[in-house]
Amino acid sequence: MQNSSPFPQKRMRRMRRDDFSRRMMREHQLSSDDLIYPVFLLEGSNKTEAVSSMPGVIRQTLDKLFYQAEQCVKLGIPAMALFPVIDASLKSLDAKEAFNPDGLVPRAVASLKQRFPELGLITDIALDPYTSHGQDGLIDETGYVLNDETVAVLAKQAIVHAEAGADIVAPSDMMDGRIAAVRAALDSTGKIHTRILAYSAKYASSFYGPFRDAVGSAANLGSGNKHTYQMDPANSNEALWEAGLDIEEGADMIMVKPGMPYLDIVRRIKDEYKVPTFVYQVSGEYAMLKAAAINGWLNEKASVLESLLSFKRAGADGILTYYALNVANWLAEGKS
Ligand SMILES: NCc1[nH]cc(CCC(=O)O)c1CC(=O)O
Ligand SMILES: [Mg+2]
Repeated sequence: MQNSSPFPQKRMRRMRRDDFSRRMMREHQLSSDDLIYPVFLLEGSNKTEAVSSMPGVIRQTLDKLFYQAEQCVKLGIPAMALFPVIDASLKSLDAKEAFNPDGLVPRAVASLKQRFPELGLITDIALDPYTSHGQDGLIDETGYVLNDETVAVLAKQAIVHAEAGADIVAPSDMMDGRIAAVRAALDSTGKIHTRILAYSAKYASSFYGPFRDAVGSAANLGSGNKHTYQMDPANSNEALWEAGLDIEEGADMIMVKPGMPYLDIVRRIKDEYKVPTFVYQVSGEYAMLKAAAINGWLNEKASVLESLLSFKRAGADGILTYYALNVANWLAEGKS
C-alpha cells in the first residue's frame, strides 16, 4: 500500500546504516601513496634533538635518518622532503653555503639515494637556512629581498641538489620567475628528469612558527616577516595567477601551503589546472593537533586522519605531513 504522504521523501540514512554500504559509497580514500614525509636534518652523527614546539618531531643526523627512510620505503611512502639545520657559522649575506656541493643537503641526498634508490627525495630550494637574516633570498641595504639576484642563486642551488641525486627540487621561496630559471638551469646541465614541485601558492602564514624553530631560522629572522614575497592570506584569485605562471614556466607539480586554512585554494587550483596538486600540512597545523592530543582534547588518530581526508576531498594528490610515518602505520594496521 502506497503511503499517501511519504515522509521523509528520501532516506539518506539508509546507506549510512551499515559498514558495508558506507564503504560502498565512500568517495575518497587515504593511502600511503598520498604521503610525503618532511624531515629535519642535523650535521654530524649519532645525534637527535627534540623540537619543543613540535612534540614528537625530531631533528637528527643522517645516520639516524636512515631508519626513517627505511620506514618510508617499508610503509609505501613515496618520498621524503629534506630540511637542513645549518650551523650559524655557515650562514652569510650571500648564502653561498646554499650551493656548496659538499654541503649538508647534497651529502645527505647522495648517501640516502645510494641506500634507498627507490625512495623519492625532495629538496627545498630557498635561501632561508643559509642567510644570516633568515629571509628566503638575498637582501639590499634596506632589507628588501632582491628578486633576480636571488633567482640566480636558487638556480645554482637546484643544480647542486640535482647533481647530488635529488629527484624533485621544490622552490619554496616565492621569487618571480624562479621556476623558469630553475628549469633552464637543470636542463642546461642535462638534468632533464629532475622534477619541479613549485610552492606556487605559499602564503605569508603564522603557521610556520614551529618550523622556523626547528631549522633555527626564527632567531635570524627576528621581528622580520616575508610579506614582500609570500602571499597575502586575504587573496584567492592571486593563487590561481601564481599557479598558472609556474605551470607555464615548467612546474611538474604545484603546492599549496599551509593546508587546512587553505583548502579552498587547493580546490580552485585543482579545478582550474588539473595538474598534480600537493598541499603542506605545516608545522603550526601539526603543533595544534599535537597540543590538543597531548591534552586529551582530541583523539589524535581520528582527527589527524580526518584532517588528511579533507585534503583529498579538496582535490590534493598528495600531502606533506609531519604525521606521515604515524599515518602510514595506522593505515597498515587497519589493513591487517
Ligand atoms: N623556505 C622556507 C620554508 N620552507 C618550509 C617552510 C614551512 C614549513 C612548515 O611550517 O612546516 C618554510 C617556512 C618559511 O617560509 O619561513
Ligand atoms: Mg610565483
